[in-house]
Amino acid sequence: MGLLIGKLMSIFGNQEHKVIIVGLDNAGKTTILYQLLMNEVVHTAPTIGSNVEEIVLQKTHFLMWDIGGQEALRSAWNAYYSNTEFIILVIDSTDRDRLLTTREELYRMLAHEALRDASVLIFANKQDMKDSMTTVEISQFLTLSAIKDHQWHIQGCCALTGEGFHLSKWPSAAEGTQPRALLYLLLPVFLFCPGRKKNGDLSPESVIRWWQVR
Ligand SMILES: Nc1nc2c(ncn2[C@@H]2O[C@H](COP(=O)(O)OP(=O)(O)OP(=O)(O)O)[C@@H](O)[C@H]2O)c(=O)[nH]1
Ligand SMILES: [Mg+2]
Repeated sequence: MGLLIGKLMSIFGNQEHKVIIVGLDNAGKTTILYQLLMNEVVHTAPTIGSNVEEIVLQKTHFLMWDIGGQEALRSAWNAYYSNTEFIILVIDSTDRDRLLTTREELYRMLAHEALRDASVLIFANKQDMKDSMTTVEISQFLTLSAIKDHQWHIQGCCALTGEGFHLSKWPSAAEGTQPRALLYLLLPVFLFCPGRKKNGDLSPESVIRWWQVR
């Protein structure tokens, strides 16, 4: 029965896409998770362990794991890696002192076998703060252009306002897309991509490729 349901789900594109949200403590991961899900700013406390939420949209399921980023918790991140399609790395763009630590964590993750096929979306969060680093600065510090074995993209954002998550600013993104994909455009950027595999499933590569050309 379970197999049959699984088969039917795959036929109708009803597969679950696993997303992990990682980054140092205080980066804004939990704030982002609930901003994405509810379009609201929630009061957060440091995450011990993880939060998990599911979004179901037009038969497409996204399981999003927000993982605590405190130093003592980082060694446990790898327990969440299996079957991950997207890594969302959240950076506090004002946290210059710990960007080196973020870089170390990023490259440690990318070297992990279980994340070999995962794509990386980097949210340079807290862009509302005056002293925030730009995406260009962060990109250079993290030497993102040297990453050849994973699809990646960096996006500035503000989790308090939702700026950087939504596609309303990119109306042209809707042009030439299929009706179902058009619906994706109403949701956070990484969830909504016109490119889909023939089986109706979202392809991480196509999401990133599409995102990169915007
Ligand atoms: N100014 C500003 N503050 C933000 C933004 N995003 C999150 N914050 C604040 O940053 C603090 C930490 O946010 P969290 O979402 O709890 O951080 P976290 O990454 O989940 O932290 P851990 O759970 O400890 O790993 C909170 O006070 C948030 O309100 C933002 O875009 N701008
Ligand atoms: Mg948290």
